[in-house]
Amino acid sequence: MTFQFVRPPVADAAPMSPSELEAALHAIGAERYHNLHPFHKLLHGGKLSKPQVQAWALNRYCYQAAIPRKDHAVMARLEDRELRRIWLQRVLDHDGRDADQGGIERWLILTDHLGLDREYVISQQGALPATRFAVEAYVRFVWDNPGLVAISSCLTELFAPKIHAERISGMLEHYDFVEDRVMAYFRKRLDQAPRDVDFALRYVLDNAKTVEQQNAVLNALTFKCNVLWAQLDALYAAYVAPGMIPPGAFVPQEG
Ligand SMILES: O=C(O)c1cc(C(=O)O)c2c(n1)C(=O)C(=O)c1cc(C(=O)O)[nH]c1-2
Repeated sequence: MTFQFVRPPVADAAPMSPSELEAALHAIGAERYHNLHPFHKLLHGGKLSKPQVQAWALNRYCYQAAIPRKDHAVMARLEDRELRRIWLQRVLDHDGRDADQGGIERWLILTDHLGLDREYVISQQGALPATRFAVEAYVRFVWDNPGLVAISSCLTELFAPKIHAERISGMLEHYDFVEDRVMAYFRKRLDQAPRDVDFALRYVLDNAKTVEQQNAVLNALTFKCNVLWAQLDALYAAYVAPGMIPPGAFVPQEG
């Protein structure tokens, strides 16, 4: 049983062509991707205090930590050995291999620089409950769905490079407590995300043939937009307005 956000399949509807399906995916992003969330506008526009940026980075760590687990779950759904070999690169990008320490380490360089204690960040103890629920829902969604749908849920990355570029320039311009070196995570994603998403999009367009499959793909992307949106709603409510910090969550210290 998975969430349904898109209209249920209509029995006699004709399947979309690949270009129509691609346009429908882009339309979901244009309406629902988290670049539209007020919290991101504050973050990129230099309107947050350092403690609010700390809260964002600390919560976002939960997402970073879950991505390779999610990608292992995707691989567990894939029967095709060649597909698993390709997908494995995503896990290595985040967990690291050999000299490359990986994306999670690059994220921790950012949280270190923001003055957060590493053990505290990694423990996720200070993260908002809603962050952890949303992130875990993503891992579960992938686990509970067929490979095609699991793969589709990463398609929010179609829209990520733009937000990463905005974030690098916006945060460097507006915050004196952010420096170029600590934005390495996002610089690396500028190359990795387009490579990953080109592959995933091609796979989805080639394999989502029936109305039911296409609806499931659109549903997966909608679900994933909600995973991202819900995390920013929680950050906004706790650290912007009305400032309702749940018990046990990170409490900003000014100064
Ligand atoms: O900063 C962002 O807004 C953002 C968004 C997303 C996304 O759209 O899911 C990802 C990332 N960053 C990211 O850095 C990343 O590694 C990533 C992996 C995935 C995925 O679903 O597999 N999404 C994202």
